[in-house]
Parts: sequence; structure tokens; C-alpha cells
Amino acid sequence: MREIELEDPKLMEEVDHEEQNLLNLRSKATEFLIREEYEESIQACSQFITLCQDYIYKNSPHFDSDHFLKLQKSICLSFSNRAEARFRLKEFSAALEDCDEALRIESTHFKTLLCKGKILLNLNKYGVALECFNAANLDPQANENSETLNGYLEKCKKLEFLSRTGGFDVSDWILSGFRGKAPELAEYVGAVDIKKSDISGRGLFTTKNIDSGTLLLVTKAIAIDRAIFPQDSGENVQLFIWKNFIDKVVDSATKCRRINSLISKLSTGENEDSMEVPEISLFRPEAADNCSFSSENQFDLGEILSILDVNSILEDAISSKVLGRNTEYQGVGLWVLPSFINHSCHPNVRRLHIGDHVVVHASRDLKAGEELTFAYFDVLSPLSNRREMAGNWGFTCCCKRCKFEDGIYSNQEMREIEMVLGKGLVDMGGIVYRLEESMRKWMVRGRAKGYLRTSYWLAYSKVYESEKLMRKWGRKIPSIESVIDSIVDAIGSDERVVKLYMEGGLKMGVGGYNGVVEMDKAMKFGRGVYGKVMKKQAMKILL
Ligand SMILES: C[S@@+](CC[C@H](N)C(=O)[O-])C[C@H]1O[C@@H](n2cnc3c(N)ncnc32)[C@H](O)[C@@H]1O
Repeated sequence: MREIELEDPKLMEEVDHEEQNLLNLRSKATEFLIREEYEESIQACSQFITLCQDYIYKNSPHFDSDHFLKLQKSICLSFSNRAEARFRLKEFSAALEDCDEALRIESTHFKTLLCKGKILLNLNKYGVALECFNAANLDPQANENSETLNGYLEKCKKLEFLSRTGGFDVSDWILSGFRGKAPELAEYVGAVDIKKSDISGRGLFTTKNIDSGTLLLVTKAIAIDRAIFPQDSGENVQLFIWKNFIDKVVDSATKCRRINSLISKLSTGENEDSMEVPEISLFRPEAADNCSFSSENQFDLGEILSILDVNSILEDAISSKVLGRNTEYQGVGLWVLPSFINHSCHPNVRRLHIGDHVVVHASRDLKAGEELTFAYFDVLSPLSNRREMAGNWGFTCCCKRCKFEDGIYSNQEMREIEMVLGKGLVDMGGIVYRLEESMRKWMVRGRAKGYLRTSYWLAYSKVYESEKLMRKWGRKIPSIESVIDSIVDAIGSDERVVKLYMEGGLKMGVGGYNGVVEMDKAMKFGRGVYGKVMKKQAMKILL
């Protein structure tokens, strides 16, 4: 260490000069931050921290305690400013580390506590974020910043409550015609667990009996990209969105260890059955952040691409509903926990997209221990089509419905029905009649009837939608109500089925607004599509 005599005027001058340089550097860093030039601010802060620490190390024996504290405070402030700049650049892990460095120097540093709270809030860690804001509130500086701080405190309390209860309500937003911003949602993990699945790899399971519409998950997207494009813009648009989306995921995974670690739990589609079954607690908003940035979870671009290929979700997919967005929107996103949900052709959960959150709810009643399943593609279609679509996903579906229909297809009658349907422009009433007669002959009962009716949804819906066809076939085929009941029993609620129920009811006086019982049924179907999270009046608008 360099020996200096502070009393020596020449050396004093040198020290003053060095400190002046440090002060200039600190002001520059602050200026960059104010001008929102975050990269530059980070660079200047880093430079200041290194030089100042070095300066203290060299000269501290000759400082009085006030002088020493003053310099330490400056370092604390620089860590705090660097944390703020990193937070703005979404470098959450590095920003949190800076906050902790600053708090090690001054455990009640107001700006740092505020910044740390904001970062944790962004990472959906509402409880610990609230602790930071509460601690900041004890500082005298809280008075000058009461409006900002109270805003964060309120938001945090609300989100913490929502993440514990899942008790959000989007009714007012719906009733206002989706005006303004989407309501604020918090991450929520309901009665679910991750386990080994008989379908493939890992799956998500219920832990208790629940009824249709029950909320199971609310998850914020790791990344999402959407755009509105003209209808005929085709594949190029998708490629454009896909590329932006990949960049966003890579960016988030690089900048945040927690995100990196969570993504690394997802399937690449390879050796899924031997993949580790992660603890559900890892995905809870309050999960401890103990993921180290080891080489194991620093995956390469190829791996990210495979993960995205297997797990990305289109917002406007068939088993989802986008609330409050333009229907021309094309959006693709990654939501971690819902990525553990396998496909089935008789699915039991659906999604609602609200802002950047995906809300997963039961689309029919579920028993404890049942595996949750989405429809990855349109399951209101015949087996041959579904096989093709599953093939595009890279798997063969072996669900109960597929197995049952596979058996039935060996039947000559069935193949003839398919052939006639394939020719198009046929009398759909004739197809429905023939299918119903065949089912009677083969003694197809219970849910299996629903399976087949769902496969020939096209024919059934055409008949029930047409007054002309109903006049011709109405007496020879089952009522719209019994068909819809069996379809909902087979595949849960589906928007198109509910729509037919409402419209058919209005046209033919079945299941319409006339009777109390029918409206109750419509509401139950509606809850399967939109979840329970709204008032009756809002549900009526959606229906
Ligand atoms: C979003 S992941 C679902 C979770 C996955 N099972 C896991 O362990 O992470 C999608 C992948 O699961 C598998 N999968 C999903 N549904 C399936 C099904 N019905 N039959 C076979 N494989 C399925 C496929 O490999 C698909 O690419």
C-alpha cells in the first residue's frame, strides 16, 4: 500500500485531485441515468465503484471516519444507480446483486430498497417486494416520495393478495367493452402439481376435486410477441413475429437467472420420459431464488429453439380465448408452468389470455389426481385430421377418445360416412342421421357417443344451424340439447359449442333465454370457456 502523508500539501493536492476526478465520474454516471442512457450509466458507475474502492483501499488509514463514510456512501449510491439502470434494461439478476451490494453498505438505503422492491415486483415476488417497500417507508426520504412509494405499496399488496387467492375479477373491464388497459393480474398456482405423466414425460395434475370454470393457474409470459397484420400477409408475418419472440426469450434468459433456470426445466422434445420432474414450488411466485448460474443452465441457442418449438403457445389457438384484443392480432408467447400441460383429444382445461398473462381454468368437472390436458389443435374434427395435426406436433395421440375411434374405424359404415363427408356438398342431415343410426346399432353409449359426435361436429353444427335442414331432419335426429350435452361431456366447454347452444336455443326455443334452467346451463358452459372469474352480467355479454 502506498504510504502518504496527508499533511504534506503536495500529497494533499494529489488526493484532492483524485477525489475530484471520482466526484466528476459519479456525476457523469448520474447524468447518464437521468438522460436514460443506461448502458453508459452502468459503465460510468462500474468505473466509479472500482476506482473508489481502490482509492479507499490505498488511502483509508489516513481518513477520518466521516471521510471514510462519505466515500462508502458514494459507492452505495453508485451500486444503487447501477441497479436502477440494469433494472431498466431488464437485467434483473445483476440489478438485484447491485442492490444487495448497496444494502450491505447501508441496510436502509431508501433508493436501493425502492429499486429492489421494483425488481422483485417485476419477478412476481410480491411478498419480498412488499418487505422492501415497507422498509423504505420507514426512511425519512419516504415523505418526499410518498406518492410513488404508496403506489408501489398498494400495487404490491393487491398482487400479493391475488397471488394467494386467485380472486381477480375482470367483469368491469368486460362490461366497459374492454376499454383501457387490461386489469392487473398476479401469478397464481392453484390446486395443481407436476408429476410423471402416462401421456408423455411430465404433466400437470389436479390435487383436489374441482368443478368446471375453477381457476388453476395465472402465469405471466416469459416473453411474448404480437402484431396486427393484414389478413393475407401469410407466412412472412409469422416468421417475423417468431424471430422477435426468440430474441426476447434469449434476452430474458440471458439477463435473469430465475428465467434461465425455469426455461431449462422445459422439454426439448427429446427423451421427455427421462426428464426430471421439477417441484411445483419452484414456480410459485414466492419461490426462493436459489438458482446458481452454473454452466448446466446456460443452454445454447439450438436448445432454446427446441424448447420454444415444443412449448410456445399461440394466443389465438383453438383452446384459448383472447380477452379484449383485436382478432387480427397474431401473438406467440412462452408461459412456463402451462408448458407442462399435455394434449388430449378430450381435454379438460382451457386458457384465457389477458394482457401478458395466461389464465388456465377447468373446462369441465375434474377429479383429484386427474391430469390436466389442453387441446393443442382443433379436436372438433375426425380422427384422421387429428392424427395429421398431432403428427405436425411430432407425436401420436393415444388418448381414450383416439383409441375408441381407432377401434370404430375398422367398421365399413364408418369409412363410408367419412368418404361421403370428404366429398363435401352433401346433405349434412343425412350424415348425422346415418351416424346416429350406426351408433344405435353398435350400441355406442355414454361418453363414447360424445366422442363421435364431436368428431363430426361440422355435420351436426351445420344441421342445427339451418332451419331448413332442421325442418327436414329435426324429428329423426336427437335434440340439439342432448347433442351439445354429450359434446361438452366429451371435450369440455368450447366456444363454438356454447355459441350453437345459445343461437340454437334462441332459434328453436331450446336452451335459450326462456327458461331459468337453460340459462343456468349456459352459464355453466360459459364458465368452462371463460372461467368463473366474472359477474353474471359480464358472462352474459361474452355469451
Ligand atoms: C408442452 S410439452 C408438454 C409437457 C411435456 N410432456 C413435458 O414433459 O415437459 C409438449 C410435448 O409433450 C408431448 N405430448 C404432449 N401431449 C402428448 C400426447 N397426447 N401424446 C404424446 N405426446 C404428447 C410431446 O412431446 C409434445 O411435444
